[in-house]
Amino acid sequence: MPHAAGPLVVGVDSSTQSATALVVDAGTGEVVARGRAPHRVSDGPGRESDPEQWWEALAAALRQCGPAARDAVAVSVAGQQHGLVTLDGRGAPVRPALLWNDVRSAPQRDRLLGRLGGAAAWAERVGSVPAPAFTVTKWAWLAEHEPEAARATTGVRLPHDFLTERLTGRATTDRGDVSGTGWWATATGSYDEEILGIAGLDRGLLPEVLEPGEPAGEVRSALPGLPLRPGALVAAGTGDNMAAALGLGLRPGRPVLSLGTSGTVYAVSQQRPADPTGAVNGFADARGDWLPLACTLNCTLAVDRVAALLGRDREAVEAGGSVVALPFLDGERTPDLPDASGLLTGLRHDTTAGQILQAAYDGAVHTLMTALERVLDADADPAGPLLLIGGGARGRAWRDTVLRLSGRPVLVPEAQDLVALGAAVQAAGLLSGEDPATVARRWRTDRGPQYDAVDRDEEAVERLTTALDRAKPLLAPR
Ligand SMILES: Nc1ncnc2c1ncn2[C@@H]1O[C@H](COP(=O)(O)OP(=O)(O)O)[C@@H](O)[C@H]1O
Ligand SMILES: O=C(CO)[C@@H](O)[C@H](O)COP(=O)(O)O
Repeated sequence: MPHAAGPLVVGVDSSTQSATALVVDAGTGEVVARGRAPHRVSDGPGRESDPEQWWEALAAALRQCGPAARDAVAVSVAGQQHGLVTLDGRGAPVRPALLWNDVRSAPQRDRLLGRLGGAAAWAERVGSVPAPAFTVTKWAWLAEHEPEAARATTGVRLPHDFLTERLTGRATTDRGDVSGTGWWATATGSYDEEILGIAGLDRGLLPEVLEPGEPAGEVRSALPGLPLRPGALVAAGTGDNMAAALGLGLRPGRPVLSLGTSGTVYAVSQQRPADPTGAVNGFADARGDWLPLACTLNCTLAVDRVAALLGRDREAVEAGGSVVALPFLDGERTPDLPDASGLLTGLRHDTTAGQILQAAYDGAVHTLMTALERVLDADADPAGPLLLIGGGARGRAWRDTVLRLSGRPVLVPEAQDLVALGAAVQAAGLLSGEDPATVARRWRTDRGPQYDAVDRDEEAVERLTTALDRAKPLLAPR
């Protein structure tokens, strides 16, 4: 282990596919140890994951960090947003968690929209028109399909709340992650009793919402198999996208594109978002500002699936041709087409497999680029670099596609695991009393190669826009 200049902190990313733990020198931002352990997500009609598995993966990732984890004096857990974790009186999951990318609650979402006066009323109140990703729609689905599970539930948590509570013994959440539930009003900064009433959820089942900079508690003693020091400070944690924003020390108006299981585009804003079209989710960030964000369900996994179907390496793309792929294998959230499936159009005799694969990348990136125009507020620099993060940022085909369809320069931070790093930033800020943005900028986490802008491929953008418009009746069967 290198000699550390400052105290050590731990940052955790409990994402859709895995848990990543980093032990970081709070003085310099140097990552002194890293561990990663996978999670399982169900396939079939829904997307579920056992929260006990997240806890085991967290412990396994920490064990991989070796003795450094036990030396850490502060810890923070960031997690995939929106997931519905239902707990019984002993703190055990009543059933597997319903994840953000489970679209079964689309009919419940439609009914909830009507009960509060429509999309615009939701946007004005909670900052977002809830997608079927939002926790409130999942609770409504559970109450309707598994009423006995809903009745057995005495605690409702988000993924990062669940893990943080296991560490501290205290039921807490933060303003960033809670802003993706649908039952926390960004207009008032509090739980919305009317929405809770409509959803049939008792306020007493929910955790306390911590203010930015407030601690969640301390690591409890007697956590067998967990190599963390009892008494280490535990920060509030937050949702994964909010954590990446912390990790980058993101300044308002700087756009981020994250390519992971989900594709997300976002920027910090100082104005509270409320987009009545539903394209932009008006989340709170973890520092007291806002994080307008658009999210797609089909990103790296969908493109990797197309590559596997074609029997090609994910980098084996070919330019040219007129094929268009709308890779909505999981249904889609942006655009709002929960019942959609994948669509291929424009095939010709001379279309190659590499062109079909390139079309899948184009389809995944195009929806994010269209959403980016709505995410950025009037103050944002329209020509500034896009920060490219997430597992896909390591792929050349992803990077080239983003350059070609955005027309912007692209900066790929050298720092990897920006969600876990953002959690570490939060833990370090809690320890020193600094603003997390100051910590991240001291750590210089946004350093990395910048790729020059190329002319936007207007022909491809036009083909995709037209195909999407024409295909909507086919993709929205309800
Ligand atoms: N070298 C690479 N090139 C392209 N894609 C990659 C590379 N390494 C990982 N990925 C993609 O990154 C994805 C995981 O990204 P990640 O941001 O860790 O996801 P999540 O946070 O949703 O669990 C995988 O699905 C894989 O397709
Ligand atoms: O639903 C959203 C954002 O609103 C997703 O971004 C989830 O937070 C999952 O993130 P990853 O596991 O793909 O990082």
